[in-house]
Amino acid sequence: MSSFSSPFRPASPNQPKPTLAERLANLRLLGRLVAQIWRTSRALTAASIGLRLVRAVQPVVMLFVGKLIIDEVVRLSGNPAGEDFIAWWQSGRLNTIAVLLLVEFVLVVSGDLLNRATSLVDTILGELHSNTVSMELMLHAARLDLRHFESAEYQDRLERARRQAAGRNALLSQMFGQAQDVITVVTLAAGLFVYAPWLILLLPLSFVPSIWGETRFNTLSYFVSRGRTPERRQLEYIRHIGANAETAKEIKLFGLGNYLVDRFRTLAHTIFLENRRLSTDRALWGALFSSISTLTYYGAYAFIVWRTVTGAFTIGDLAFLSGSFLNLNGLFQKILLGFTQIAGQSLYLDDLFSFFEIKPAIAPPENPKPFPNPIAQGIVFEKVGFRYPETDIWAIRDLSFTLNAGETLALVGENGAGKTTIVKLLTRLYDPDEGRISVDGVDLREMTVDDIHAHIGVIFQDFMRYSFTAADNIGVGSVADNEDRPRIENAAASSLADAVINKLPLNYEQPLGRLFNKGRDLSGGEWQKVAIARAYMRDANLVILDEPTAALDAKSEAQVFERFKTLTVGKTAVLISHRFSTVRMADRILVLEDGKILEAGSHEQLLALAGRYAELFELQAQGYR
Ligand SMILES: Nc1ncnc2c1ncn2[C@@H]1O[C@H](COP(=O)(O)OP(=O)(O)OP(=O)(O)O)[C@@H](O)[C@H]1O
Repeated sequence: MSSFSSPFRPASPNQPKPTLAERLANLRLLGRLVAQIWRTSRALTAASIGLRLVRAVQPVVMLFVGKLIIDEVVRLSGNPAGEDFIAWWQSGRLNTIAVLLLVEFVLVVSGDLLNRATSLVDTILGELHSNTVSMELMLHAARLDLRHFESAEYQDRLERARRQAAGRNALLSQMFGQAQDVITVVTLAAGLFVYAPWLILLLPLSFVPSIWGETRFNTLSYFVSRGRTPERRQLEYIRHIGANAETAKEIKLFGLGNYLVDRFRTLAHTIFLENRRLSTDRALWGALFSSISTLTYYGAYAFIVWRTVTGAFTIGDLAFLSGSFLNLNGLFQKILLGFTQIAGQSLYLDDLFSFFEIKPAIAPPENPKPFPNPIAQGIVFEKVGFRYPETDIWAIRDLSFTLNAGETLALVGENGAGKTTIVKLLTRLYDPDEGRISVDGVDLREMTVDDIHAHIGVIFQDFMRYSFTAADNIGVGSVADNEDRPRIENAAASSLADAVINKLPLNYEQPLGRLFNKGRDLSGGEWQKVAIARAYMRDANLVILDEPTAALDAKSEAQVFERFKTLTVGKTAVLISHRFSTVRMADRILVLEDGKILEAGSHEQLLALAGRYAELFELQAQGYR
């Protein structure tokens, strides 16, 4: 499974952790994130950056104005002019302080406005971005192969990527905030440097231990979280089946409520213990490091106080310097922690972007040939062999047969004989490991998957029950014709779904399923008729029904297939059914066993052969006598 490899992505917590270099290399993903954000909305991204630039220089300006105010107050109080405000004002001695107070006021008000504007822009941008990522994820997932969806590892990765789609918005604000803080630090440090250069040297002492701690705990929690993806998916699954309309019946009747809660509790408890230990360690170390940082600050403060007492600094300088130092100390920590957090987050980004890097294994040919339309000769399986990924057993092997153009072929055989597998190969959901499948002599591998699918109408036994309206449930069979009501009604008539839909209060506009408001559930057989209508939506010249009729009553199934026979005249068709009354309608029948053809022929020929088919037919017929 080469498509699952990544520079470093241990699947379990026991595998090696990334080195610092690898983690830094991962920072390149931030570039991809910014590009994605920029694509989402250029105007909002630019606004967010611009607002932050203005906010960045505000702290130093505020502190400096504060210093000027204090110095002015000290100056004025050293030379008082009585208690009469009018006299003070008229003397003009309050002019400077009044201007300074006004400037400070404007700074505070604009600071607040800028803060609100930035968070507004970030919120809107974040939501847009999260929608963009979700859509890109769905589009990419739709392009991947069925084998990906049938693999637990892929589903783990999809789950992790999906979590990132919504969870990484904070990263955007954090990155931009980081740039803002860096500018603020530069301006504050410049001010501090002018007065007391060596104070800057004290700063690292206060933040280095915290940084170390944070980096360590961020990495640890990422690996705990990623190592637990399978368990988290299981938890999600238990939560889902525990409270769900589809499962409620069986859960109640089997009394599975407590059983599921117990399973949930056991699983959740393991994860809880791990997280609790991590959080406790983080809190304890965090407390220690923050005490070190406070101690450094007060050391510097004591020194500035001493220099002020001895007259080297003014009171205003004292306020400015201690304010700058405090701000710088906090900002340095914030920036460095921000960097480690961003580096930590970029590990998660890897989950998202590496998902986009999974390439479909079923590659399109360089110069694709068109799917023969109409099929003139037929479809040929030549010594086809196939094993499902990660299994050693051949689901089918050495399988050769021809499906002639215009013929209806039935596949019969016991459970697991390989019937559905043949359909999956025929529709190129998988490519065979051995042999070839060709349509009118052209190998399926020489055509694009989209082209193949466009010419085949197929309904599987585990067809979808969309919680959409009845019309949309049929319309999805050919999305291009989703609005074509006559066509939808025609398809419904062909599959006998029309009678079902006409009984519904809202007819074709009736939402189906129990998920949403006004939704109406259908019986199993009724759902099947609706699903089969989907196959009739497209003008396919190969129609496949893989046992979607199992829930139909005997009369309905007979009617559905009679229709099927009439409607597929001249078309090539494959049908899979366990009911011999249906199977016998086919022009030819293949009897499969363990992925091989045991017998082939028409119903009459197979009965005359007195082999397995005759035996199974007799068995079923006896049941009805
Ligand atoms: N996704 C899968 N991964 C691994 N093995 C699979 C997968 N799907 C089917 N198989 C195996 O491949 C073999 C053929 O399965 P297939 O679904 O083709 O049988 P079938 O004849 O359609 O059976 P049924 O009548 O029960 O629908 C079985 O042994 C089955 O266990």
